[in-house]
Amino acid sequence: MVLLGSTGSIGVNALIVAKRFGIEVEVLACGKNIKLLNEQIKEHNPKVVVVANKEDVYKVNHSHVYSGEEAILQVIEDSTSKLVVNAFVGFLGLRPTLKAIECDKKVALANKESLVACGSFIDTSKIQPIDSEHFGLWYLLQNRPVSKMIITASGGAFRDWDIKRLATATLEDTQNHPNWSMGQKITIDSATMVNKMFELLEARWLFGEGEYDAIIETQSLIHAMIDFKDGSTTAHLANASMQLPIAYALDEKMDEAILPHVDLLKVGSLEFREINQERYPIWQIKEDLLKNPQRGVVINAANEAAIEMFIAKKIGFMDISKTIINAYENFSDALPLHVNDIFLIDKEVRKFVGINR
Ligand SMILES: NC(=O)C1=CN([C@@H]2O[C@H](COP(=O)(O)OP(=O)(O)OC[C@H]3O[C@@H](n4cnc5c(N)ncnc54)[C@H](OP(=O)(O)O)[C@@H]3O)[C@@H](O)[C@H]2O)C=CC1
Ligand SMILES: CC(=O)[C@@H](O)[C@H](O)COP(=O)(O)O
Ligand SMILES: [Mn+2]
Repeated sequence: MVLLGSTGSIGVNALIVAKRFGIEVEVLACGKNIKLLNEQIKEHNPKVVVVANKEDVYKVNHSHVYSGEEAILQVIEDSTSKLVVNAFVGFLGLRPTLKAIECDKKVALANKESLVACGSFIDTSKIQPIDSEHFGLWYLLQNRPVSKMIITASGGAFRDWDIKRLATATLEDTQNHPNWSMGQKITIDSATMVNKMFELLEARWLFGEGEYDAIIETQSLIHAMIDFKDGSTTAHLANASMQLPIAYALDEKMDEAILPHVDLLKVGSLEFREINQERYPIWQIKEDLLKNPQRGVVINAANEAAIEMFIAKKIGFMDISKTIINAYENFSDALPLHVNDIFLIDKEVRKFVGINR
C-alpha cells in the first residue's frame, strides 16, 4: 500500500493494522517527524519515501527519498500498489485523493477534508472511508428504506465548560479530548463541532441525498445510528479505536477480532445530548450547508485559515466559528462548476479570511 501521513495518529494505526494483515508497504509519506519516519522505515521497509521539506531529505535513512507535494503525486502515479491510504491532514490531502482515483486505485480515506471541499467531483465508488461514524453507517446499512442517518459527537474538550469561559480557551485546552487521541487539527475541530459538520457532509457525499443529523453521546461508544422507515433504529457500538475502521478499509475480507466488544454491563448507562448552537455556533449553518453541500469548500478553507490564526494567538477560540460563518455568508454565490474551481475558491476564501480578521 501507499501510506500518506504515516507519522500521524491514523498513519501509526494503519501501520499496526498493515503489519497484522501482512500488507506490503510500498510508500511512506509524512511531514516533519523524521525520527518516527526513520523508525517506520526500519520496521516496514518501504520502496520509496516522501517528506514535506527538501532540507529534511538527507536526514532520512533511505536511498529513495523525495520531497514536496508534486513528489507525492508522482509517487502515487508510479506506485504498483492498488491501495492508497490517505491520512494527510487538511486540504493538502485533496490532490493525492484525486490523483489516486485518476490512477484507478482504491482510496482508504481518512482525509475528510478531501470530501468536504470537493465531494461533488470525487468518485466515491473508489473510496472506503476511515472515519468511525461513516464506518458505523456503512456497517449498519442494509437493503431497507432509511428515514434518517445519525452520527454521534463526543462534544469535544469544552462540552462541560461554562459557555462564558469559551472565549478564553487556549490551544492546549482544545487538545483535552474526552475520548479519542487524535492529531491537533481534528481535535480543535471536535471542540468547535466543525468535525461533526464535516462528517455530515462526508456522509452526504458517501451515502447520497437524504436526512442526516448528529447528536452527542458522551462516551463515543455509539458511532452511528440509522432510523429505518419502519420505526426501527439500529446503532453501531464499538470501543473507541480507529483500528476497526482501518482494518475494514485495508482488508475487505476482515474476519478476525480487532477489538474487545463493548461490555454494556460495565458501561452501565449512556448519556445523549442535543448539539447546542450557543456552545457550538457552527451548528447555525448546518441545515443550509446540508442543502448546499458543494459549499463545503468555503467552510473548509475558512476553518483552516481560522485555525492557523488561533494557533498563532491572533484570534480567540470562539472566533473560529465566527470566521467560518462570516466567510460562508460572504461566499454565498461561490458555486464550483469544475474541480479547478475548488482550488480557486479555496485560495479566495483564505485571502478573505486573512484580510477580514
Ligand atoms: N485521528 C483520528 O482518529 C481521525 C482522523 N481523521 C482524519 O484523518 C486525517 C489525519 O488525522 P490525524 O492522523 O489525526 O492527523 P495528524 O496530525 O496526527 O497526522 C497528520 C499527518 O499528515 C502529515 N503532514 C502534515 N503536513 C504535511 C505536509 N505538508 N506534507 C506531508 N505530510 C504532512 C503529518 O506529518 P508529520 O507529523 O510528520 O509532520 C502526519 O503524518 C485528518 O483529515 C483527520 O480529520 C478522521 C477520523 C479519525
Ligand atoms: C475517531 C473519529 O472518527 C473522530 O472523527 C471523532 O469522531 C472525533 O470526535 P468528536 O466526536 O468529538 O468529533
Ligand atoms: Mn469521526
